[in-house]
Amino acid sequence: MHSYTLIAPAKINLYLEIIGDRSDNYHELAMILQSIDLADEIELHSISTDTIRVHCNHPLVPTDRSNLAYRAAELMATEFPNTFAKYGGVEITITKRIPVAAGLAGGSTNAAAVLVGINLLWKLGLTQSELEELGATLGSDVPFCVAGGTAIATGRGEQLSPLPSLNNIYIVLGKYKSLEVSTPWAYKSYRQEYSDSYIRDSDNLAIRASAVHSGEMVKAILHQDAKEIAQKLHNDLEKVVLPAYPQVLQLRETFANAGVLGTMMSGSGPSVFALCESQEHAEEVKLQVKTATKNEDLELFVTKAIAHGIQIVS
Ligand SMILES: C[C@@](CO)(OP(=O)(O)O)[C@H](O)COP(=O)(O)OP(=O)(O)OC[C@H]1O[C@@H](n2ccc(N)nc2=O)[C@H](O)[C@@H]1O
Ligand SMILES: Nc1ncnc2c1ncn2[C@@H]1O[C@H](COP(=O)(O)OP(=O)(O)O)[C@@H](O)[C@H]1O
Repeated sequence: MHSYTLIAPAKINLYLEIIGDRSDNYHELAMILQSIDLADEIELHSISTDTIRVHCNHPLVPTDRSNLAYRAAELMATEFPNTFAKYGGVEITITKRIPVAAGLAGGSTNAAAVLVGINLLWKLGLTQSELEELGATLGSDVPFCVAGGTAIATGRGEQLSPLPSLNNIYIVLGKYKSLEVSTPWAYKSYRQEYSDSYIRDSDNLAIRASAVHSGEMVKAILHQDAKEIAQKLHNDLEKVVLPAYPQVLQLRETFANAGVLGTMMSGSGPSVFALCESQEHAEEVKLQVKTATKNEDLELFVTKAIAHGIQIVS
């Protein structure tokens, strides 16, 4: 095959706890990540010139080297130079459906799809864990995007322990189109304000400390209980993003007033998600929030938890 089409799902953070800072300028985390069925489509084509080309239908997504999908292809070309020379270049076409700079790992999941797709295109035969390892060099969330489903993520987010898949968890997601939050800014602000509470001992100590809190969410996931999961949602980055972006706080309150099971900002924001009792309930909440906000800038999606990461369509 000289071309592949892949589906690259977004993620939400059901749990995000910042445990401490690290010598590499990242933060030690305890997260629980969940893939959702809101997804981009990635097409990969072998081309005869030894170049990497990116096309995207979204005006805010770069198509040069700063695109994470481009960097994923470049990484594969550098790691496997002989194969790159044999197969020639690659053309990547991204159909964006995941809101950009939203805390939904849009760039990371595109990069993950390119790793999975090039592995097939160039017949490299890399395992999922080898692809995850390569992904970690591109960004902390890329390994999870390769694996997908439901997982505990520790370290800087790249160390994964899978959890049982969540079924029938319906979600409404809201994002102001014109609002973007920078991930480095969010972590830096948190560090400036909250580093007094950091654990600075060994990683082991840090992970043990975090388990005290994230364990409750793990239990809720094992029970497959949407209400219990909704009560245990947690995101430390809300502490810095909500005060700086009152629109995000307001959206969270609008969801809460619409009678959802629970609501939380995803990752570094600014998207906010809400857990609902059923698909019908999620549709009702979407309508209610749309009517209450009357804001054309607000994009709303009904989505659900899924059990997989990157999928190969053809
Ligand atoms: C906040 C989260 C939560 O899932 O997601 P998003 O909101 O970006 O989707 C992630 O931690 C983001 O992951 P990702 O976007 O892959 O981060 P990276 O590219 O590795 O890092 C971007 C920047 O975020 C900060 N960073 C990231 C991860 C981490 N554990 N500690 C950090 O301090 C660093 O400043 C880093 O330079
Ligand atoms: N393939 C990509 N898709 C989306 N954004 C990308 C991509 N490559 C690079 N970017 C840049 O990465 C930044 C973060 O976008 P994104 O990955 O969607 O958000 P987040 O890290 O919050 O999940 C954006 O400012 C965007 O310009």
